[in-house]
Amino acid sequence: MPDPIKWEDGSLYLLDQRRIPFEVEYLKCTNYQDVAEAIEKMIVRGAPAIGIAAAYGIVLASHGGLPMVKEAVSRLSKTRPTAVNLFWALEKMERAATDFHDATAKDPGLILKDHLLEVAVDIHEEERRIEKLIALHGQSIVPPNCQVLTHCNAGALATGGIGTALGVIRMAQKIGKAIKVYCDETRPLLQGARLSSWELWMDGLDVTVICDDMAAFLMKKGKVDLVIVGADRIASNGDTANKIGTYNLAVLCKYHGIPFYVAAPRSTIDCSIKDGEAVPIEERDPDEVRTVRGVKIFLEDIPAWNPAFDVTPGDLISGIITEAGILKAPYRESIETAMRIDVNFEDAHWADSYLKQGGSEDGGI
Ligand SMILES: CSC[C@@H](O)[C@@H](O)C(=O)COP(=O)(O)O
Repeated sequence: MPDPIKWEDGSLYLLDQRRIPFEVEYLKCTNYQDVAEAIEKMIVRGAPAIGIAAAYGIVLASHGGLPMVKEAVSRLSKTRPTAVNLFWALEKMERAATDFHDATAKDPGLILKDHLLEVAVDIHEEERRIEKLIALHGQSIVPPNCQVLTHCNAGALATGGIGTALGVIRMAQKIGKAIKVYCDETRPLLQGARLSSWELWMDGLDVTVICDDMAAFLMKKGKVDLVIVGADRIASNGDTANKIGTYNLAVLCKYHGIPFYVAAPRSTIDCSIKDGEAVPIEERDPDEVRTVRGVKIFLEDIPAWNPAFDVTPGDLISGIITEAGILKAPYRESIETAMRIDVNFEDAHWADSYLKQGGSEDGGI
């Protein structure tokens, strides 16, 4: 599985996710403007991955000292509004640069760069460890024989680790559960059909792609025991913004009595907002709806609407799987408690041993 984000010889390399699965190509970013454009064009995408890429983008601005770091933070924070991980990572990087600047009294250049690179690598490495814990915690909700439906791509491509929702699924397979995965295609940009199915297929999972409008019938046929999705921003009451179409699935799950889980790191939780109404929902170019992989499917003169995310109310969510455990309703309380927990990363070693079983050196990821 190619790494979606690589730092090599002072440059950032981003796997161009628009071309996956047909071409595997990297874009080289040498300045923060390149990174900002890559996030906007969704060359890199997925909430944690956007945050990690932005952190490296700040490293690329460090040669200009604190003023350029601030300029980069401002530019990168205007790229995509919904995933809170972006703002979380930028805040961390800006604070690191400011503290460093205060401590070394105006000493820009290489040394600041080394310091910021360490912070960005830490963000990246910590995300990997967090996802292993999410995968372990998630096992308690995956039955031994499980037909699971997922939406969009909350996998390795979206995170730089093993993935959140797909991390739980991968781990289930590694510990010997019989897993059958359905991926919603996820119009308009087809992250489910192009990215999730590719990742899981390469890992040897039993995976089937369905069109978004087939989910209800699949559930009615008894072919879905569980739905797991990722998240872009979770409000303090558990309302969850994720890829457009997630809300549809949650409503369908309620009707069919199927558990609906969200898997996400705590960096996706935005305690500053009381509910989902406050989540800024990105609206993208209507041409993404008018076309499929560049081919027009209806007349340009006809209007199209393209909200990239929707919000699933917390009361439709069976649980939120985080590195601090599975949070249950009432979410205000469970989220508040989870945010205070000091997580023991030693447990991530258990995940390593499972992930290595039957896989390659890196656990098949
Ligand atoms: C672990 S990634 C979680 C979410 O970011 C993912 O489900 C999603 O909605 C991605 O949207 P995208 O528009 O492809 O960046």
